[in-house]
Amino acid sequence: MNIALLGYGKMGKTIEQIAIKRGHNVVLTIDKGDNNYDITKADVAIDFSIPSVAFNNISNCINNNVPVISGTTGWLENYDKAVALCQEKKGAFIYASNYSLGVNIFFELNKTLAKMMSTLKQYNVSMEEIHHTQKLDAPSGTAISLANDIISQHTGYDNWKLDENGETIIPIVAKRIEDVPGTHTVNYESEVDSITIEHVAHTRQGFALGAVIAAEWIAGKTGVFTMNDVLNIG
Ligand SMILES: NC(=O)C1=CN([C@@H]2O[C@H](COP(=O)(O)OP(=O)(O)OC[C@H]3O[C@@H](n4cnc5c(N)ncnc54)[C@H](OP(=O)(O)O)[C@@H]3O)[C@@H](O)[C@H]2O)C=CC1
Ligand SMILES: O=C(O)C1=N[C@H](C(=O)O)C[C@H](O)C1
Repeated sequence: MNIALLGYGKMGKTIEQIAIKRGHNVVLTIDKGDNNYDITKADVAIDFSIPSVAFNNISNCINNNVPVISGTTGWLENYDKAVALCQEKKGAFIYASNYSLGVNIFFELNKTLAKMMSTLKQYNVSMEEIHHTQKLDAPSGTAISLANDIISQHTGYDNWKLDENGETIIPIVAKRIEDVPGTHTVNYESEVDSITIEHVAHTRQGFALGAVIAAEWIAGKTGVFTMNDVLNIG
């Protein structure tokens, strides 16, 4: 496949290595200031850019009939608009806050645990995410997905907040430590014990491999999909 990389930073470069190893060609690499490019050279585009440009990148692909995979976080206020555009143009689009297989299994574990904990009101949930110091958004997209999944399964919570507690609020702490690829922890605390589940990414390879697998999967399809469709889980 001919792949366009929209965002050629830490993730773009890791994806390039994996895509080439899997036999694909990287025909475009786009960064800040690269405005006049022909996206139709690509069979599929993979967007790992920055929050303020992700929606434009995605729209440009959909408007030009190029399937697009986005992993950029922090732009979700425009997600519904991207879905509507994709449906109108009969395009193909996947957004995932986290493309790694491990995190997608962790998402399922988190939902199952939240459902079980819903009847045990003596436990209070809290979350922590740790990322490298260059990260632009907080909390992470993955932390937001985990919190929304808890809310969907647990009757005791209806909102999440960064650094804020409250009866029905899931508090999220975001830490920034040099070189950490991504750690997510969900903790249930009672007076007598704690239950903690955690995913630790050791490198960016897992995110990148998942994004390339999603790009391979979407070829020839039409619609708005999630990683659950790609991995056939959930
Ligand atoms: N879903 C997932 O599995 C994962 C998601 N992410 C997310 O992916 C995104 C990128 O992460 P990462 O690679 O670490 O970040 P980087 O900052 O390393 O890379 C972002 C790149 O986007 C470039 N960029 C800036 N403006 C544009 C533009 N208009 N069009 C295209 N590219 C542009 C930047 O260029 P310049 O430096 O010149 O400004 C930079 O090279 C983040 O939102 C992060 O949260 C990260 C890992 C996994
Ligand atoms: O910015 C990152 O690095 C990461 N961002 C994603 C997020 O916000 O959840 C995924 C991963 O944790 C790495």
